[in-house]
Amino acid sequence: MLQLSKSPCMRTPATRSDSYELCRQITAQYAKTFYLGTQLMPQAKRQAIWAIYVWCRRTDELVDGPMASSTTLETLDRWEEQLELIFAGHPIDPVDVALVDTLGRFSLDIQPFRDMIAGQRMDLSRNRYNTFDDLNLYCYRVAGTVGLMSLAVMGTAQPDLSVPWNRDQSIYYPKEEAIALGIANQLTNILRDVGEDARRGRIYLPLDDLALFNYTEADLFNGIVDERWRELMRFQIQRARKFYTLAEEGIAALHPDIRWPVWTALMLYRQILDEIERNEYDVFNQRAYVPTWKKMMCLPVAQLRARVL
Ligand SMILES: CC(C)=CCC/C(C)=C/CC/C(C)=C/CC/C(C)=C/[C@@H]1[C@@H](COP(=O)(O)OP(=O)(O)O)[C@]1(C)CC/C=C(\C)CC/C=C(\C)CCC=C(C)C
Ligand SMILES: Nc1ncnc2c1ncn2[C@@H]1O[C@H](COP(=O)(O)OP(=O)(O)OP(=O)(O)O)[C@@H](O)[C@H]1O
Ligand SMILES: [Mn+2]
Repeated sequence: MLQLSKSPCMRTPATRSDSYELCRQITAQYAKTFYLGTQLMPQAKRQAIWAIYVWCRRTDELVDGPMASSTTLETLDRWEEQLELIFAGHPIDPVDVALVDTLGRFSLDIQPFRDMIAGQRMDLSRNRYNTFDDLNLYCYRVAGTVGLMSLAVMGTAQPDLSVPWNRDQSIYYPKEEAIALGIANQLTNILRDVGEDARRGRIYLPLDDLALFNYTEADLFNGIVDERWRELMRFQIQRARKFYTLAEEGIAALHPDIRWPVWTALMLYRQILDEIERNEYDVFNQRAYVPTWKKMMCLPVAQLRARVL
């Protein structure tokens, strides 16, 4: 269902509502955390996020999914051409119909979509990052971009124009904070999946950081969990939390009807870091996940934060 169509001319007869339904089902199946967040959104925004989710997921699957071994830079060029067609109003695959509709309803810029494809090109051509700057660029491309796309759909708060001193105030657009949440999520994802990525020969943790804690690539491939590793992980977790804190500061600038879902998504994803700590940083033999009862406990807390913060 998530694969590319064979021919770029294969126009599709899917209706808008069928296409959105397909996007809803795919989101529900692939991303429990984000799907829960979207269920708290008003209908139009929720549907748009599903359409965007599916495009992002398909982009990611090109280099991360079951067909990844046949993906080349040329595949990504074709994917970018399909993206240009979508932005020109020409859907190719059934799920593109919903995205074309979404582009008509919200003012989305094509650049973050292109940037995400550039992130997948990085994934194809390298499996190490020397510095945090290198990794940060990768994280912006594959996840900060999701923040920008989501922000365009979610919208910002409107100043109360009945109050005279608000009249010439411009609306704050929390772009940096939206990118920060994407990066925080991606860093979390990287920490959770260290073992899985190592089995594919990939190390996302900056090599500079490994050296700082005297931990070698060989240690990582052997899944060594000792004090050097725990110190390294504490350092990485602290860095990810700083991005969550920056993101939190942007939520009050968002449209009120979207603050609860964003708080929820932020809290649920950040809790994966707490679970890694509970597992004493063993990300090699255990997958850190947030149990459903803890996810549910977040809902009222997130709602309260959305109201008062
Ligand atoms: C509730 C809500 C608004 C959700 C956004 C949903 C959305 C459009 C998600 C797209 C995710 C996606 C498939 C991205 C492709 C690249 C990728 C895989 C990135 C990683 C996601 C993790 O997904 P998962 O846990 O399923 O990973 P596995 O594949 O299973 O390993 C990422 C970690 C990136 C996720 C980034 C975001 C959801 C951005 C969040 C930012 C905002 C919603 C902006 C909020 C605004 C302010 C001001 C704070
Ligand atoms: N609670 C769990 N218990 C056991 N395995 C799990 C659990 N949660 C996830 N997994 C395994 O990990 C895979 C992907 O997990 P992941 O946490 O990314 O879930 P997800 O559905 O993508 O939701 P999320 O949006 O939280 O990432 C699942 O398909 C499943 O095989
Ligand atoms: Mn997942």
